[in-house]
Amino acid sequence: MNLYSRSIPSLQGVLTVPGDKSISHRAAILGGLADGVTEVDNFLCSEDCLNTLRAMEQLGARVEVLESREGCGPVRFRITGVAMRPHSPSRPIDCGNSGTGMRLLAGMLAACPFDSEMFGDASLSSRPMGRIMSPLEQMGARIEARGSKPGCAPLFIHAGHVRPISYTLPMASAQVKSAILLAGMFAEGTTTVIQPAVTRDHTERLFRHFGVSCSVDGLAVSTEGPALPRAHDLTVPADISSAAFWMVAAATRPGSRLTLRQVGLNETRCAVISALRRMGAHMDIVKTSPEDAGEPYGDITIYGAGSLHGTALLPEEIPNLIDEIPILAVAGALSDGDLVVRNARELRVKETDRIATTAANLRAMGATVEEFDDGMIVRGGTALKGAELPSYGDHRIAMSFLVAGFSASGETVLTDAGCINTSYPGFDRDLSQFLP
Ligand SMILES: O=C(O)C1=C[C@@H](OP(=O)(O)O)[C@@H](O)[C@H](O)C1
Ligand SMILES: C=C(OP(=O)(O)O)C(=O)O
Repeated sequence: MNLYSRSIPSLQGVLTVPGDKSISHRAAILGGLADGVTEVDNFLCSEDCLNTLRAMEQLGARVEVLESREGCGPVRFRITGVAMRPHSPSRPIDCGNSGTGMRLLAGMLAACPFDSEMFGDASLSSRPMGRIMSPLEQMGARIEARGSKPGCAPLFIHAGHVRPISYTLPMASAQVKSAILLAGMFAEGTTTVIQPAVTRDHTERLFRHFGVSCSVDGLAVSTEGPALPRAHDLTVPADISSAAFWMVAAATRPGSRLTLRQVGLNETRCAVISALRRMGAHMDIVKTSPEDAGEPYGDITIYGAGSLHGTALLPEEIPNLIDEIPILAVAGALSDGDLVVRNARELRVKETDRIATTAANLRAMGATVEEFDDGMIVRGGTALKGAELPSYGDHRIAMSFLVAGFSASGETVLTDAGCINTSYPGFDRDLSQFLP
């Protein structure tokens, strides 16, 4: 599927982007493991999260659709959990394109008393799994990476029993942290993960929501097992990573005034807001969530005013805006300065090597980009020209460059844009409402 965009004067209106991908994965897993019935509202009905939900079904959870939204799909589910006794799956589990799905499920499966197998698409089969295998093996799990690339999926997980560990993460990864904490729920005693920097804390928040012990001491997160999560309804806020495309779109089109509703404002995910503000973007944020909401959310209004400026992303910000770097790079190219991205080597092991794919598409539109092992410098100040660009099968690359098309001369064509369904079903409809 190809999608098109072109230069537009400004963006006006109100938009509600779909539910948060990270929280939806975790809601499926914890709801599926819990004792009792959990209703999840505004679940992200994207391919990634539906795969995780289907995996939990294969493991014995009962999943019923309570509501579907037009043009999007099922968004409200009732999940009857297995009370920490997952069933042996009758066939290998398909994780599709999702690193989060595979790594988090691996943490849980490593502790289960049956063999299991997980596989994914070509992109997921080339992403590193050693980062979860190593700590899970230290906990006593036995995992084989059977992919053609060493350390890559398919993963074969032997029936196992896990013991608690204290583990220092070699990289700032919420997926690895969460895999260990999920395994820790099955282990007897205290499992601790020490992070090199603050990473998204949705697992910690959902643990508490489901009554699972979780304590945080600086960068160390601990849980006490064995745990029995208690079913508890929840509503997933809109995904700030999806909202980010429209934040940049509005901030870079003078005269825009766009409100994004009920966006997740968890501070471990909000660095895109600070970075855009440093670049000169004007935003009003009204927190609308109750004080005791597990995940804060609110409405963000972005105004397009003049030109954005360059900035350097701060090292500690990187894990908190990692998925927004491709769209921030587009903002950098449209600014009057340089966007400096360093300490972001993790970008090389996402759905694509996002340093390479972002740089290639920016260059194809006429921008200048200097690449480093751990990042890039995107030079602003050159007018972008429309081009035919590949998505490289990466949803964030596809959406970033359709937004770039709003500020480019001529037409921009994104080929192979079907990958957008990985995280943002309905993006094409939202896009078309701004196009002439
Ligand atoms: O835990 C999560 O839900 C995620 C963590 C991040 O990955 P890493 O943990 O590999 O940094 C992020 O890039 C991914 O989109 C979602
Ligand atoms: C990196 C991403 O997801 P995952 O690691 O779950 O594939 C993403 O959504 O940008």
